[in-house]
Amino acid sequence: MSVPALKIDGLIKRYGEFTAVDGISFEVEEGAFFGLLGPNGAGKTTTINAIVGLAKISGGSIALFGHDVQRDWRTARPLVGVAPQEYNFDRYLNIRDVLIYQAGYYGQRGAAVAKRADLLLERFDLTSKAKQPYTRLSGGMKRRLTLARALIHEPRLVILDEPTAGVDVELRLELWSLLRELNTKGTTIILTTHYLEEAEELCDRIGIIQSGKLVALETTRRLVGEGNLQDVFLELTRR
Ligand SMILES: Nc1ncnc2c1ncn2[C@@H]1O[C@H](COP(=O)(O)OP(=O)(O)OP(=O)(O)O)[C@@H](O)[C@H]1O
Repeated sequence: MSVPALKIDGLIKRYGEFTAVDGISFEVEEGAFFGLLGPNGAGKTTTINAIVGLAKISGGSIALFGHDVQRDWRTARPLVGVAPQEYNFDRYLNIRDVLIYQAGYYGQRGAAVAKRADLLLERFDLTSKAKQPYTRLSGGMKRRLTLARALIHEPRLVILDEPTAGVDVELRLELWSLLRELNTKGTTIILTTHYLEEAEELCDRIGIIQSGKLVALETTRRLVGEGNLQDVFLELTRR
């Protein structure tokens, strides 16, 4: 069997006395489109931050393509790209440079990176804004830039934290098709969303977190069964 893209084993994350993630374990196979769902405050973003090295792990372990994210972070970190929920772009850089600087964090520089930045800007329909700072972009453009930045260093796994929050129907459909295309070409995707129809539409497997614990881990088809994801979700996450 091949090494999973992500293997989380007994992950615990505490903030002081408070346990935000309480012993979560799951795996995501390479090539999968995985949905990480849960109500507000369940621990999704905390889990993502632990995977990408933004939050120090209190217990358990995380491996990306077989590389432990703590012991072997130099190898593990470039394997993942994250599109965070909140915008954290440098407002003094134009968006082309945002992409180029991001690649620099992974030691990638030069003409190849500039070319990749231009290709991503084109693919996400941002070429006409290349020389503008992100503050001059519309909400939908900022979402697309978030995705482009997550992809600039060509990670094998991309994690998207609510990529379609606050975008209109048309852009949502456009982002869905971009994500599907990315996945079809071989990138493993992990998505968090509060739009259950989005998870049902895109994800082949779903994990549901409630109060820092995993309460479901199933293929989307089996989880939904004859019913609908909203009913299943509400049943599993009732407080
Ligand atoms: N830096 C921090 N310090 C203390 N508590 C934190 C910190 N970050 C998150 N928490 C707490 O951890 C819990 C999980 O938060 P997290 O952001 O992971 O939830 P989430 O599932 O991503 O929620 P949402 O869907 O609202 O984004 C919450 O109770 C939150 O208040």
